[in-house]
Amino acid sequence: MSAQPSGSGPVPSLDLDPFDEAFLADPYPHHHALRDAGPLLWLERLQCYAMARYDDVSAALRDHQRFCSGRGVGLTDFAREEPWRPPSLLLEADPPLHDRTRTLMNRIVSLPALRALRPVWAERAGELAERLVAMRRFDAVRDLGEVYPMMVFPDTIGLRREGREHLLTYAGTTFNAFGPRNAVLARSMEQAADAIEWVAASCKRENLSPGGWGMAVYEAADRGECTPDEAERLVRSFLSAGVDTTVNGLAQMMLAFASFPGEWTALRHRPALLRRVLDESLRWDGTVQTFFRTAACDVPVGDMVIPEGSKLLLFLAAANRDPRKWEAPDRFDISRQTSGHVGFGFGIHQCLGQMVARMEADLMLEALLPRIASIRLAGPVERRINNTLHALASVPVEIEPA
Ligand SMILES: O=C(O)c1ccc(-n2ccnc2)cc1
Repeated sequence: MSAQPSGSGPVPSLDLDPFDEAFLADPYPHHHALRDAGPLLWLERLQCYAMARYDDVSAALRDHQRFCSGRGVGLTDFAREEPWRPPSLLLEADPPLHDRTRTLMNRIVSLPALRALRPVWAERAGELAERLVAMRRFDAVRDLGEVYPMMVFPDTIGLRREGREHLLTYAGTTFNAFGPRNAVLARSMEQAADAIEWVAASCKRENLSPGGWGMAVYEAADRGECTPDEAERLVRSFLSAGVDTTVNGLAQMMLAFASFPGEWTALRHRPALLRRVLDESLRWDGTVQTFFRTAACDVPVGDMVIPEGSKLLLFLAAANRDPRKWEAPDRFDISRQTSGHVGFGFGIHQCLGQMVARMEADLMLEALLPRIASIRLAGPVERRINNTLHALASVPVEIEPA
């Protein structure tokens, strides 16, 4: 466990538990105390360090050598405890291994690959938009967030058809596992046992269709760019990373518009702003709220020192609302300059799937915008508690057709 090192100036210690279910349900009021306590904090309950200000969080994300990922990006230090699953060769890897696997995956999740998918993804978005507008009232989670990604992503990976519903159950477990071994994690693991099994089997070569991104990883293995075992784990990364993020990212984006109806009107007047909407939505309320790093050496922060082996919790969502960086940070404003936000991370681990997420959001917005004059909340928002994600269970909305 990390302890206050000798030779370090005093580190402000806070008693709050950021994985407490009330905190997870509504983290933003707590972020003020985290940011105002200073550039570096000690969380007594978790026995780890923390950063919540934009400048410190973005600098730590960029500093992959001193703040490494290979010892896990959750509370568990892989140098001290067994991971719950073989570590990710992307998210939980450092250079040089990470360079090889990230290069391999970048070649698959490439702009030309996305351009080739756009017409089919656009057609699906149009079909769904027609249905949603005809409904007048729908749930941005159950009828949109949990539907559109499932219309396009499993086919893109080349997954077998039967059992795909397991992807939604499995999705949250990876993100819960980054937190402490609390009740949230225990519940999630219990509910996901079958889904974990289905996902593991689905990553095997014999269960992947030719032409999909999953098979493309095995073809990279055939070319010697990775081993077959690494290929299986890299395919698992697609399934761990590519579902709950977009499910909640799309639903959160609709919640943002329902919470700030004037922004939908603004978008209808200036459709060119469409390509920034997802980024502003993720800045305003990040799907991924936090990540850990591990100090690979003693790291000075001002007159304080983070001792080697310490876990550091980075509050991405707090950084994205830091008034030291953002004007009126609590406002969802689609005309805002969002560049630099850390909703997709920063540095070498910046989100591999960000163009996938942006394309899903852009295509849904392009399909909905001409058909909908206004959106408003039509009932209470229900959250789905997760150790890492600010996830949603229900966002009832009512639309006025254009
Ligand atoms: O390789 C994996 O298992 C994995 C990789 C990335 C994510 N991720 C985190 C935030 N957006 C995506 C989750 C899991």
